[in-house]
Amino acid sequence: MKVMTFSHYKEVTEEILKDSYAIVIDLLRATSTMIWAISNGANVIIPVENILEAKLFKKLNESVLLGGERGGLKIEGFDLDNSPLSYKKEVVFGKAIVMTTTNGTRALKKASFAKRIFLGSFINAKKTAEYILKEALKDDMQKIAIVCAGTEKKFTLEDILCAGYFADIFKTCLEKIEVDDLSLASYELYKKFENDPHEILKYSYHYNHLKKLGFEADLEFCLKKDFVDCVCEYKNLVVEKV
Ligand SMILES: O=C(O)[C@H](CS(=O)(=O)O)OP(=O)(O)O
Ligand SMILES: [Mg+2]
Repeated sequence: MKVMTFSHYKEVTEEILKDSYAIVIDLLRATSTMIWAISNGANVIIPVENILEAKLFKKLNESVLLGGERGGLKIEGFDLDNSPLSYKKEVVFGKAIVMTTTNGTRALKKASFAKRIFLGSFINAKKTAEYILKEALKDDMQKIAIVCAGTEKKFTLEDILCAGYFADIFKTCLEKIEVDDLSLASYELYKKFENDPHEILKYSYHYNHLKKLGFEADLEFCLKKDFVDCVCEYKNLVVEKV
C-alpha cells in the first residue's frame, strides 16, 4: 500500500487521484464539524462552494439548515456557523445541512477525482483508517491519498499533524507500507507531539486565529482522538455515514 500526503488540496489532480482512495482533512474545522454533525444524526451534508448556492437550496427547501463560515464566523442569514459544538443532536438530527466554508468544502470538491473520498479528523481517525483499509483490500486499491485542506491557500500545521496520525495508524495496521516524504514528515511530527498536539499548534497560524475569535473549545474538541465511531464518505456530491 502506498500512502501519499498533499499539503494543500490545490496540489491534487485527476492524474494523481484517479486510482486512489482519498482522505480529506480539514481538522479546523470543516471535516471535524461535518463528522460530528453526521454522528449526531444529520441525514446528509451538502458541501457547496459559495453562499448564493447555499441560499438557493434553502429557497427550494425551507427545512434544510445552512451552515458554514466566512472569516471563521457565521454567515448572515445562515442557521449555523462552522463550530462543531453548534451541531448538537437536538439541532441536526434528521436534517439535511448545506455547508460552505473557506477551505474544507472546496477541498472535498477537489478530491472528487478519487475513487472514494472519506472525511478525516482526529475525532474519528481510527475507525476511518480501519474502514478504508478493509475496503481497499476488497477493492484491490493500492493507493491512499491524504489531502489536507490548508488554510487561506497555504499549508496548515493542524491538517499535517492529523495526516501524521493517519500514517501512524496505517503503519500499525499494515505489514508493507510505502510512504512519500510528506507522509513520513507528518508521521514524525505527529509522533513528537502525539500526547499533546497543543504543544506545537499553539505556535501555529490558524489555531491562534480561531483562539482570537473565541473558539478555544473547538480547538480542544477537534484535537481529541477517536471518540466518534462513524465513518463519513463524500459520494454523489453529499457527505453521508457509510
Ligand atoms: O472556520 C474555520 O475553521 C475555517 C475558517 S478560515 O477560513 O480559516 O477563517 O474554515 P475551514 O474551511 O473549516 O478551514
Ligand atoms: Mg481549516
